Amino acid sequence: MTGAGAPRAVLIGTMGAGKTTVGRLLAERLGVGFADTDELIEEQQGKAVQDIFVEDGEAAFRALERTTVARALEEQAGVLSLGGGAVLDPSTRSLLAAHQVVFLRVGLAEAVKRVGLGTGRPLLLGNVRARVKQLLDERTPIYAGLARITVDTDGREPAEIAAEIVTALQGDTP
Ligand SMILES: Nc1ncnc2c1ncn2[C@@H]1O[C@H](COP(=O)(O)OP(=O)(O)OP(=O)(O)O)[C@@H](O)[C@H]1O
Ligand SMILES: O=C(O)C1=C[C@@H](O)[C@@H](O)[C@H](O)C1
Ligand SMILES: [Mg+2]
Repeated sequence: MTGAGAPRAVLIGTMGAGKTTVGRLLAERLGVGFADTDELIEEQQGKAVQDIFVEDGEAAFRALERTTVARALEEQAGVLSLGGGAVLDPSTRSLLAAHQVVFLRVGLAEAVKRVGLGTGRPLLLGNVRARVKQLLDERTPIYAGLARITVDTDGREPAEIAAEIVTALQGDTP
């Protein structure tokens, strides 16, 4: 993503909500740049998010995420997709109040299908369905509380979701 200024839209939601997939499509439709904070962290650190979790621990990842999100919210134009757990940080939540936050909502069955059973994500170790349910239960109120626009994604194609967000953004000025 290039250019300074606040992002046009910030996508939030749990793992498998489609933030990266839909965010990229949305940016194409809007004709703006796209960035994803997981990808920014991977570029900066030179290693995969999962490896940061395993080798350095979740707390270290969350600290990197906090600074990366804050910088991106200030500097990146276009569409910005956040990691699923970025909203757990209170300072990040405060920063998001000034932005057009889009919550991609996904149900449990669909989220489990999308994250896959063999991904080896550290946060999903054990019973994948039970862990995804726990994350959804804990985080859905946070996502919903931050959102200016909420879009259901179950059973819908990413392109259709992106088109709905374009329409919703037209009626929502910061
Ligand atoms: N609307 C959709 N319908 C079907 N599959 C989808 C949809 N959106 C995303 N997917 C698929 O689900 C998987 C997860 O999508 P994606 O990586 O975009 O999610 P995410 O919200 O960015 O997750 P994370 O928080 O882990 O980064 C991908 O394989 C993607 O192709
Ligand atoms: O939901 C989460 O806590 C996470 C989601 C991903 O985007 C990554 O940021 C990481 O796997 C943690
Ligand atoms: Mg993603």
